[in-house]
Amino acid sequence: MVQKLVLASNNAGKVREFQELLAPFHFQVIPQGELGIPAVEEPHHTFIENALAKARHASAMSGLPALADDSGICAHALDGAPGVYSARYAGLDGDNAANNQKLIAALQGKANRGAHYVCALVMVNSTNDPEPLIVQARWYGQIVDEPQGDRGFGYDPHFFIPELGKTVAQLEPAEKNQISHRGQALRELITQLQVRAQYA
Ligand SMILES: O=c1nc[nH]c2c1ncn2[C@H]1C[C@H](O)[C@@H](COP(=O)(O)OP(=O)(O)OP(=O)(O)O)O1
Ligand SMILES: [Mg+2]
Repeated sequence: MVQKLVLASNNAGKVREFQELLAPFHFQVIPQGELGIPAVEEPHHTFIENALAKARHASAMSGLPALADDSGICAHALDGAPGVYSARYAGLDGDNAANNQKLIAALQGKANRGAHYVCALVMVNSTNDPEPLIVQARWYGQIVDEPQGDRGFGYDPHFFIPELGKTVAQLEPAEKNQISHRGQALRELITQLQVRAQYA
C-alpha cells in the first residue's frame, strides 16, 4: 500500500532532494505547498524542536502523516552561527544571496574555516503523535570565500568537501544525497520505520 506523506517544507531544493531520497520507498510524497499549507513559525533554539513544530503543523492541516526537516550551517569559528537561524541570517527568510554574503563577511580574517551542516528530521503520524520519529545528522566541510558550482541550493556554493575537492554545488544530486546531512538522516529514519513495520 502506498502511504501518503506530507512534506512539511516550502524549500524547493529540499523538496527535490526528498523526492529523490524517498523514491525507492512506498510513499506518495505531497509537498505541503500543493495542499496550500503555509510555513509555520520556527521560534525554537534547536533544530529538533523546529522540525517537530513544522511536522505537527503540516499534519494538523492535512490530517496526514508528515515529515519535516529543519537544517542549517554551523561555522566553527562563529560558535556555530548561523545555525538554527541559517535561513534568516541576513534578516529576510530565504534570501540565500544575502545569507551567503553575510557568512563570508563574518569569516573574514578567521583562520578556522571548518563548518558542518545539520539536518534534523521529524516524522509524525498525526499532529499529536506521542512517538514522533526523530533523527539528526551532520556533514562536515569548509566554508570557502569564492562560490563554485550551480547545483544544490542555499549555502552549497560555499560549502567545500575536502575529500571530494568540490563544493556541494559542484556535486551531482545523487552524489550529494548519498553523503549529505539530509541523506544520512533520512536513511536512519527509514531504518526506524522499517523496524517499526517489522513489529506492527
Ligand atoms: O543541503 C543544504 N544545502 C545548502 N543549504 C542548506 C542545506 N540544508 C540546509 N541549508 C540551509 C538553507 C537555509 O538557509 C537553512 C535551512 O532553513 P530551514 O528553516 O530548515 O529551511 P527553509 O526555511 O529553507 O525551508 P522550510 O523551513 O520550509 O523547510 O539552511
Ligand atoms: Mg524555514
